[in-house]
Amino acid sequence: MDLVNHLEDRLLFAIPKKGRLYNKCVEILNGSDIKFHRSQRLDIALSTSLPIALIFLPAADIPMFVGEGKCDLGITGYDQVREADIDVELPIDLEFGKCKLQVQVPANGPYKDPSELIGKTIVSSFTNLASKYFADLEGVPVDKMTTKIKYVGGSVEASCALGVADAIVDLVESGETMRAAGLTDIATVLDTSAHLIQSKNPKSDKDLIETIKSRIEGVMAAQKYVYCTYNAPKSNLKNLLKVTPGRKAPTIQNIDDEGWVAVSSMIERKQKGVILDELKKEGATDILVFEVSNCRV
Ligand SMILES: Nc1ncnc2c1ncn2[C@@H]1O[C@H](COP(=O)(O)OP(=O)(O)OP(=O)(O)O)[C@@H](O)[C@H]1O
Ligand SMILES: O=P(O)(O)OC[C@H]1O[C@H](OP(=O)(O)OP(=O)(O)O)[C@H](O)[C@@H]1O
Repeated sequence: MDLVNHLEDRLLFAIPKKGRLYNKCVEILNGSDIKFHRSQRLDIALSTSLPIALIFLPAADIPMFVGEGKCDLGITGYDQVREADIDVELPIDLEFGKCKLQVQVPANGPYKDPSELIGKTIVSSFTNLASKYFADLEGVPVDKMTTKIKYVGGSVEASCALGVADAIVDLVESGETMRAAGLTDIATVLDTSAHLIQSKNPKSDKDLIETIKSRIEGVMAAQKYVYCTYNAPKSNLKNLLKVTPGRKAPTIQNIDDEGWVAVSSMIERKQKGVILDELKKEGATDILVFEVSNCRV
């Protein structure tokens, strides 16, 4: 099928074609019931469940496609949006792809503070952000700065050992890559995570855009919360409800036992252990926790 001729009347949604963000993006699309089949080597996939075409692009190019209104929605790193310096809406922080863009120097070298790198050579894949950072440090516009910023497309961490850089500006998550390369951070330029980005002038139906956003928010909530139910003695209900106040309010139901009620409430997944300990301590019984496979919030 000639996919390119089937894009009319579809919302174009840009997704990273590979790399660190790809798998999580596919999880979000699946969770949002945006069904698609991506043929091998093809960078366009038509959704079979909604009038959407997924366009698989390099993460770095997505801000441009969305910023120029070629795609109405996209997913990419906040770092890529800032590097591209393009004006887009950032409606949802997707809270994955979390890392920091940092100034890294040889751990056994002379530099302890970024100001000591003024006039030196910095290598980065993020030359715009690095230039702005060092121009600010020098207190001059980018075209007047003395620090030299050189571009490399990957394996930035090798630049110092190879003698092409005094320092680098690169992404750090666990810090393992930099430690292995004998580097250490001396400053953070930017904190980043993946975001849903939206064109300032979307061409598609507003309702469809809102549907997609609400589904993605539902996926995020389903990942963030689990559903907890328990039996509570009426005598200590007040204290138990303090432990599980719910997103809006907990649901309380009568059960066939005078002194007890059943309580259900969404609780944060990462608080689950502490909350269950507390419920038990406060006299709750039959405490059950369920996964939320999907929701609308
Ligand atoms: N170590 C990391 N941990 C978490 N998120 C990261 C990490 N590295 C990159 N990212 C995020 O993923 C985005 C894409 O990075 P990635 O390295 O996957 O790029 P890519 O487009 O696949 O390029 P390439 O694979 O050619 O280097 C980055 O802009 C950043 O937002
Ligand atoms: O702090 P860490 O958890 O070790 O992650 C940081 C590394 O991840 C990214 O590179 P990636 O592996 O995506 O490959 P690249 O060097 O080709 O960009 C980044 O550029 C670092 O090299």
